[in-house]
Amino acid sequence: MGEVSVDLAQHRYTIHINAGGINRAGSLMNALPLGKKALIVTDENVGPLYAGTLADNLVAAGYQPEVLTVAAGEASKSMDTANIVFTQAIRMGLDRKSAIIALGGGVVGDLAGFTAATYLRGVPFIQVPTTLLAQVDSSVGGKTAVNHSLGKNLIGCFYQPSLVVIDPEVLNTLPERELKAGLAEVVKYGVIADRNFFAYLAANAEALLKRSPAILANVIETCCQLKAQVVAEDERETSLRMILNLGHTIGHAVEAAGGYSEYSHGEAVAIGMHAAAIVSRKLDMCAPEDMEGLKTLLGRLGLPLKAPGYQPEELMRYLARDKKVVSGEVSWILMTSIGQVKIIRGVPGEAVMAALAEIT
Ligand SMILES: NC(=O)c1ccc[n+]([C@@H]2O[C@H](COP(=O)([O-])OP(=O)(O)OC[C@H]3O[C@@H](n4cnc5c(N)ncnc54)[C@H](O)[C@@H]3O)[C@@H](O)[C@H]2O)c1
Ligand SMILES: O=C(O)C(=O)C[C@@H](O)[C@H](O)[C@H](O)COP(=O)(O)O
Ligand SMILES: [Zn+2]
Repeated sequence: MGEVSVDLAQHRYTIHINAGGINRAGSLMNALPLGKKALIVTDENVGPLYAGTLADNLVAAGYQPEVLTVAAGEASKSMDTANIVFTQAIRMGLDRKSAIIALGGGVVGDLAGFTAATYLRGVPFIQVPTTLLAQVDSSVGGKTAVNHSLGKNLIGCFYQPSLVVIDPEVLNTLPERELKAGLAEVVKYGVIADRNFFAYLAANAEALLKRSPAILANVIETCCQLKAQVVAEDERETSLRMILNLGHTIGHAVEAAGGYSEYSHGEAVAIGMHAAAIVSRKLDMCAPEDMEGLKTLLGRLGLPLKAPGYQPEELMRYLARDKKVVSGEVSWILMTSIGQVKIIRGVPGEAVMAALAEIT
């Protein structure tokens, strides 16, 4: 199947997309300058399904892996859980050539990436993403983080993986709600960068929900390519990379206000993209049919558009702590048409409040 290269100024790595790819992880790792010890970080849902297969494959390739299983869910993106990973790494005697491997969704990826970046000031990091969301987005680009009670992803660093191994077959066991959550980030790529891709998603919405292997593989590869291009141009999110945050300004506020349990990340991003489209309309930046097109596709994919019962004022308080705030001003990612967005500062508070009122 596919290979996507991520070419950064200081670092280059390959994303391998192959059905059954989990069984090739060891041989792919053998092409890297790694020590024999490796720590696989996974969660309590993914571990029983795939950790044994991955560990056996690594043993066959000459590695000595150990598996650490954390609780499933956003609560594991915490300093407490990071500390459990550090303790295991120290107990195992991982050195600067030993890999930390994330086997799981975005939660495990962000957590394991953060520990790989900071343990011994950085050890090799490998992503084996098992949710659609992680395969199309979080395993690529090197954003790692844990949450703080005052906001999402507030503690973290940029730390690129050395290798990404994507096996679309593992999506067969993914719960339907998680599949849909991943589709929210997929739609994001169409809106920010590729009108034709958006049209392809609309034409194949039912096939995606039915997990057509061919369509899913194509979607995963396209998203990885689009993300790799953006990250190669602006690894540290000084400008262009902010577009990957479409829907996240309000999405992260919704996630945090719901205690990271009511809406998953992908669902909150769908609500946030809808809100961003409303703001774009209020500023007359996009046509009504662009906003309607986005709403329709998100709806067809079974994603939420609103967070009823949430308080606009509370969401506003979370917005003030967004990472894109500079000198008290949020940078908004707003749609000018499907396939094109702009980074806008100084959006009037009334337009934001009006959008928040519409989605709550
Ligand atoms: N670093 C980035 O660039 C980036 C990008 C997007 C999202 N994120 C982060 O990713 C997180 C969300 O990731 P997610 O949506 O993957 O959630 P997740 O990691 O919580 O996984 C969702 C659920 O699916 C289960 N699961 C995973 N793979 C499975 C499989 N193959 N079969 C059965 N069950 C499986 C998990 O155990 C979990 O219960 C958020 O914390 C978000 O902030 C990071
Ligand atoms: O890779 C990026 O850049 C992104 O913004 C991808 C997002 O989908 C992802 O949710 C990311 O973790 C958000 O980052 P943050 O900087 O807003 O915390
Ligand atoms: Zn996201």
